[in-house]
Amino acid sequence: MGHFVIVADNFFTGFKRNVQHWIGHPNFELIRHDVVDPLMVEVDQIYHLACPASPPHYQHNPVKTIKTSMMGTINMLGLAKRTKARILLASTSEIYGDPEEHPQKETYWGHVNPIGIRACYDEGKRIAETLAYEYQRKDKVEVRVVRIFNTFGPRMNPEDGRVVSNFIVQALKGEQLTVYGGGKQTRSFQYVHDLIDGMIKLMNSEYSQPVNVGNPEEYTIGQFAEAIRDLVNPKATIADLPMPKDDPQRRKPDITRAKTEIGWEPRFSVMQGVEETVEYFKSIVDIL
Ligand SMILES: O=C(O)[C@H]1O[C@H](OP(=O)(O)OP(=O)(O)OC[C@H]2O[C@@H](n3ccc(=O)[nH]c3=O)[C@H](O)[C@@H]2O)[C@H](O)[C@@H](O)[C@@H]1O
Repeated sequence: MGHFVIVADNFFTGFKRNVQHWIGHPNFELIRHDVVDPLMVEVDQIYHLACPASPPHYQHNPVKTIKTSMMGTINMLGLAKRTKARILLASTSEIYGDPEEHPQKETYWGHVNPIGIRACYDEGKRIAETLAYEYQRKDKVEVRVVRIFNTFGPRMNPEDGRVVSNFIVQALKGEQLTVYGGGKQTRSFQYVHDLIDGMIKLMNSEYSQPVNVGNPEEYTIGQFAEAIRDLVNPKATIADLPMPKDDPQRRKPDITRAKTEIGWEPRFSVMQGVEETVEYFKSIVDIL
């Protein structure tokens, strides 16, 4: 017998069309559900991925973002406790804030503005990690914590608002690529397939400390805009817009722990991922 999968989503940022190819499969079930409310199901592994991740989306309703990370995580940890399931929490590089250590190791405690416009997400994910390790200490829940660094790929919402999809969609439409704040800040982007491999490996490993999963290939946002322009539409121009508040200036994962503890490292280069993502956005061009 294969795995039986239950997907719960409130479709705040996702779309049913992203899982359409599974609908009707005898081992697949889709529930419209918000993790802020308890979920009564029987499971043996939980991938707790809930929370809008794009800054414009999570800043749209900051209190809802906090509720999702806090109450949603309590509900999922409660479910893990009751069913004795192992739970993987999707954490984030954002828990490092605007880092003073570079590249970022899992042992770094972070540099987060607790009252800034990103705090609803950063502090939400930090309390989610705190909760996970308290349930582990006190209730013996088996937790796995993945700190995900900037991820992109096919089936992203063209309106997501994060930089990779913005630049690709803008270049395809012949619009200006919107670089914020001069583009000297850096990010390290990973292709979604690498992330998924990393999450499955971590879930099925015996390692229970947080693990960075990201691609250490680091770009300045300005360089990245030029690379996408050159690949997608050399005629597109690049605009310079203001830097959002509290925008982290450098970000790159140290992935030593992922390599040694779960035998994971990225297999895709950033540009390979970008090429496949461009093909995806071209294929949905009628809805852009
Ligand atoms: O993936 C991560 O590790 C985390 O970081 C992201 O935040 P951020 O890195 O700021 O993601 P973007 O919104 O894609 O921005 C990346 C950089 O590009 C810049 N940017 C963004 C969008 C744009 O159109 N132009 C532009 O120059 C931003 O100012 C920022 O410096 C999101 O908060 C989360 O999805 C996630 O948890």
